Amino acid sequence: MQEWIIYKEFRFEAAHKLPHHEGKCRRLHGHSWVGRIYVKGNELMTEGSQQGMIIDYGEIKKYIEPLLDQFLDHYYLNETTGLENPTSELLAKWIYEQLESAKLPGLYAVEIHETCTSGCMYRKLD
Ligand SMILES: Nc1nc2c(c(=O)[nH]1)N=C([C@H](O)[C@H](O)COP(=O)(O)OP(=O)(O)OP(=O)(O)O)CN2
Ligand SMILES: [Zn+2]
Repeated sequence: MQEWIIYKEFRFEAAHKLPHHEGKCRRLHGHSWVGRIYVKGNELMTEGSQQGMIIDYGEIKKYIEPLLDQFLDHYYLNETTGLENPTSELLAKWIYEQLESAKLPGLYAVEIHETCTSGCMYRKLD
């Protein structure tokens, strides 16, 4: 057996607050978020424009762009995602489920970095 795991990175600016947090994060604040979509595959394409690939990075980008445009980039995440408490954990799960609903082939995990030093990865176990 063999497998490849590839990723496509995305970035967005957004505001949020964590209303249950005891510290500064309960206040409205913003981050330059960095995320990664991980896609897994056991075989590479053998013909066509994606020969030698799991999936073209550009194809993965097509799945995240509508989410960036409609919910993530320059938005207030508590409002646009419907998450009352948009922690990194819940936001990573929210993005994963959106990509899953859009049927991104081979979706493996979503990673979100809230700051340079903090982030999380979400994936579903088999
Ligand atoms: N498990 C989680 N913990 C925290 C989350 C979260 O989503 N999941 N979020 C926050 C805050 O939103 C905060 O913006 C980020 O926290 P933190 O990394 O503590 O930010 P700092 O700028 O203080 O980072 P330092 O590198 O320590 O200066 C809090 N916790
Ligand atoms: Zn924050």
